[in-house]
Amino acid sequence: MPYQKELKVAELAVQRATLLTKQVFHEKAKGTLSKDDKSPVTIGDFGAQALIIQAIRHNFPQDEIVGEEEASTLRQNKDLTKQIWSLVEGARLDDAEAESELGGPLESTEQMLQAIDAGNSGGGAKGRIWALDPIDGTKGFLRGGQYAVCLALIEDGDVKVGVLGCPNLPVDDSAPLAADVGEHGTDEEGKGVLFAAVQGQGATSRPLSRGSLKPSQSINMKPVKDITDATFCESVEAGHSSHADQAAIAKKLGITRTSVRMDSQAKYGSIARGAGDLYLRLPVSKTYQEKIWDHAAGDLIVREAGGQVTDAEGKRLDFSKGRTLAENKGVVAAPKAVHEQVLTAVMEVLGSK
Ligand SMILES: Nc1ncnc2c1ncn2[C@@H]1O[C@H](COP(=O)(O)O)[C@@H](OP(=O)(O)O)[C@H]1O
Ligand SMILES: [Mg+2]
Ligand SMILES: [Mg+2]
Ligand SMILES: [Mg+2]
Repeated sequence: MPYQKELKVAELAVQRATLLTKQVFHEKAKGTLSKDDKSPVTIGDFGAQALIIQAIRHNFPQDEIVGEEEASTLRQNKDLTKQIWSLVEGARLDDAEAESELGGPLESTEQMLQAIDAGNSGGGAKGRIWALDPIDGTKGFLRGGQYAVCLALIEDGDVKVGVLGCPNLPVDDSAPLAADVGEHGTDEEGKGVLFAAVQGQGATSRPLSRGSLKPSQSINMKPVKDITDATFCESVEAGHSSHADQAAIAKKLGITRTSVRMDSQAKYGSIARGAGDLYLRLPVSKTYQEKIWDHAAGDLIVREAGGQVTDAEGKRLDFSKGRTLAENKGVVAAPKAVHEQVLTAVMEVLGSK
């Protein structure tokens, strides 16, 4: 079967990075910086990006990487660099074979900074490009909510492999989505899930572990018999998607349940496993371009679990346009059988604005 090595490396690398992020999640001080666009980044984001890029470069040295973070501000901040280095040094899977598969450890802070900066590919329509979001939902991570470590392999513009590590989601795929799943995130023992998909091979989940990969099971979206019973997921942050438009769409569909708000691509994972049904992300800003690393893994996992993912105009998400989804506006993810019905409601609401 194709992409088995890519899948294994991606799952192990994401799992190892979650060991690092979990450690920071419990710290009061998360070494937060504010980026040029005013969004936050923490030592957890930087450390996870370094670890994952090291593993990709070791196994697939020819591939390009589009990573969210870059190290320029760190180079002037020796203190933070030291903190990240100690996290990176300490993040080891409890399994020698898995560690050796990921490849030799980073050997110096300079190597670590270079690894972070190796996520600088411009993306595009040709070749093998990894899209990496070392912590998606950084605001949720800081608030104590949901977050995800996200990695996808895009080949000639098409997502081939997608992996999401969600340390604060329940392991049980069949557990209904708790209304407060997006708040009070804990990663206590027994929590944490790793979602994965390969194009044409279906989607899986498995419990996160501290060592080798645990056994996986296949996941599927839940059939929606009656759309009025559907549970829809949306971002916590009102600045990232329009809560008002999403509420109007839900109303149009006759949905009565209140939305489940959570940060990160944990939303894609949650609907792919059938815990929720729909994910709506309607743009708030006319100029914002969604980033490929915020969607690539989730898009494939949902589609491989029986879903359809488009933007608000019904176009498939196009990962071939560079670092952003330049041609897409928003996200509408739903089981295949009801996607058109949901999209119709989306267009009616947006059209009447
Ligand atoms: N104006 C905006 N519209 C849509 N998404 C935005 C946005 N500003 C930031 N984002 C993205 O929203 C992501 C989080 O999504 P969500 O709200 O679903 O958790 C962020 O990822 P990071 O947390 O990795 O920076 C960031 O890339
Ligand atoms: Mg960010
Ligand atoms: Mg993100
Ligand atoms: Mg991020």
